[in-house]
Amino acid sequence: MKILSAEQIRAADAYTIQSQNLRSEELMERAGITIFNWLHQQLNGSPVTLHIFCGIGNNGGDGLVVARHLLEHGYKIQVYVVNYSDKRSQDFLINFDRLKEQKVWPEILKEKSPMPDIQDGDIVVDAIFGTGLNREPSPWVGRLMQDLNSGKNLLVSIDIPSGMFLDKPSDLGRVIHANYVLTFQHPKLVFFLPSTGSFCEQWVALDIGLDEAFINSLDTDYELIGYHEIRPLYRFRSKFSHKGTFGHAVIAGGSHGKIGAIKLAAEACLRSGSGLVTAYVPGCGLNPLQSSIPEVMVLTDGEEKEIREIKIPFQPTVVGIGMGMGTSKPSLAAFRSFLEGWSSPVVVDADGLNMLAKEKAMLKLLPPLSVLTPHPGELERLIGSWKNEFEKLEMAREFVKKVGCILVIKGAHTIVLDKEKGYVNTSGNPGMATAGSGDVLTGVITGLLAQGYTPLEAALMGVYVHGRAGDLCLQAQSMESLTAGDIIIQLGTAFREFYLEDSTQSNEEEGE
Ligand SMILES: NC(=O)C1=CN([C@@H]2O[C@H](COP(=O)(O)OP(=O)(O)OC[C@H]3O[C@@H](n4cnc5c(N)ncnc54)[C@H](O)[C@@H]3O)[C@@H](O)[C@H]2O)[C@@H](O)CC1
Ligand SMILES: Nc1ncnc2c1ncn2[C@@H]1O[C@H](COP(=O)(O)OP(=O)(O)O)[C@@H](O)[C@H]1O
Ligand SMILES: [K+]
Repeated sequence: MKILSAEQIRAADAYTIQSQNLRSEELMERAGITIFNWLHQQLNGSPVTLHIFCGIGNNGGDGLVVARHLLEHGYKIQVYVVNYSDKRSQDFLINFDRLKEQKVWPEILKEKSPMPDIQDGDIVVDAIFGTGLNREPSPWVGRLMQDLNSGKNLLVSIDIPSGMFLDKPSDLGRVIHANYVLTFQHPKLVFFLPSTGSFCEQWVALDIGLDEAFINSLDTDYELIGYHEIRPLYRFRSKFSHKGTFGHAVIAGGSHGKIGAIKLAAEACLRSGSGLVTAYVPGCGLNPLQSSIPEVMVLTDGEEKEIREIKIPFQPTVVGIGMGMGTSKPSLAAFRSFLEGWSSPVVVDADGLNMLAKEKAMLKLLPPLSVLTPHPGELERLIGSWKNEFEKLEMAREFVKKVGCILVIKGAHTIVLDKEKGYVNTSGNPGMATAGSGDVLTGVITGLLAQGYTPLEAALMGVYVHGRAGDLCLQAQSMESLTAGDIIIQLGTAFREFYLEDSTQSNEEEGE
């Protein structure tokens, strides 16, 4: 699903108004009714009081439409106009009048107005600012937002939490902390970034009939990735395939005390369908690996405790490298000379990334479209520190263009970047914040590359399947107990969902 910028949202609104021959207030009516219907479905006529805080623009206009429909359906409402400017929008005014016709006179809130009386358990609907926010809210509006945030009330934001910019950092002291964001048709990037995402606990994208053909024609910087985007990439196996059809992956790394990283990655690689898997480890890895995963072949470099040479006596399809490898000088030299002699894409993780960060000149040795899988700490070592999430993404995009790689920025919503765009993953859960889960991801991506998926496909499918397997773990256990090994076990079901026609999988229109 496409993630639109503020400008693209405005263009989609304008195009829809023109192509469907609507007045803009008709689109606002449709938007407001859609929000009302969602609320009505959840509340089912409950006698709870809803406090609707409206700004003076079109987001406020949406709030007024919602208020009118709530009233008509017998809900108890209190409506406020947060009067931060005199420039009320045309459609706001139309709906203000319509509400007054229903004998509702909203309370006008100004700088010195006292905070309205809201009882614990009442619901607050936030329609103060939408996508039209173009400067920080005034301090008094910020204080109002803080008061609303500190109440014991369910907070529902229309379109976006008020005070949040779509494409630049916001002053988070002046942003509504929404329990639900009811957004129009397509989610916004800020829902998925760590700093702003925590202000959007759950989001729902409601279809208001914006022109999808137009939206599909837009070239967006980001897309949201879930089951429906990944399934078409899945390749069914032909009846006459054999293990040679699915490639031979090498998983290289490990050091004394960190052979487990290779065990996890090699097993995940095998369980993701690589025909053959060889682990390349220092001597201390031989016995544990051979006894714990007999399907995996093991090569050692003669050194006992760390890798000092990488000589692979056959031509593997793909190499996943770096997990638990350490960053000592001899290991770094071995990594460098391996890259000098290697030309097909590699997957680089963990200490592989740390070595690239230590000696940035090695980045030039990376074969084109290699997949790099940093967590935020590794990313910072690679690209330098950033002031905010937007700068981070810009710097990461520059890096991708310069190095010619695919970058998998791991996190709650992992973002895969190639030179064209960013893909935001929707699967996964905080139970996956556990030792070794990244090693499993590297194994999965390497396994997919071994079978002939392109590097971008392997990164996208790998990230999705890894998160989905993590979600499946929760059907039988808890976030606390989830381990990286459990994710590997659930890979089977995660892949199997690709050939079930009627999967109940991942509804991208809702997220948490
Ligand atoms: N354009 C359309 O056809 C539709 C718009 N919709 C709603 O319209 C919203 C966007 O509406 P608007 O563009 O009117 O903008 P907002 O309602 O987000 O903001 C109100 C106005 O206040 C001004 N403003 C911005 N930041 C300010 C600040 N810090 N202090 C004081 N004034 C400030 C701006 O000039 C802006 O126009 C969307 O989020 C959505 O809720 C929906 O009704 C769907 C259809
Ligand atoms: N809160 C979360 N929600 C979803 N996925 C998460 C969350 N925290 C971590 N993950 C996933 O778990 C993995 C952690 O990787 P990493 O930090 O490299 O762990 P390790 O180094 O222990 O292997 C990543 O794929 C990341 O996206
Ligand atoms: K809002």
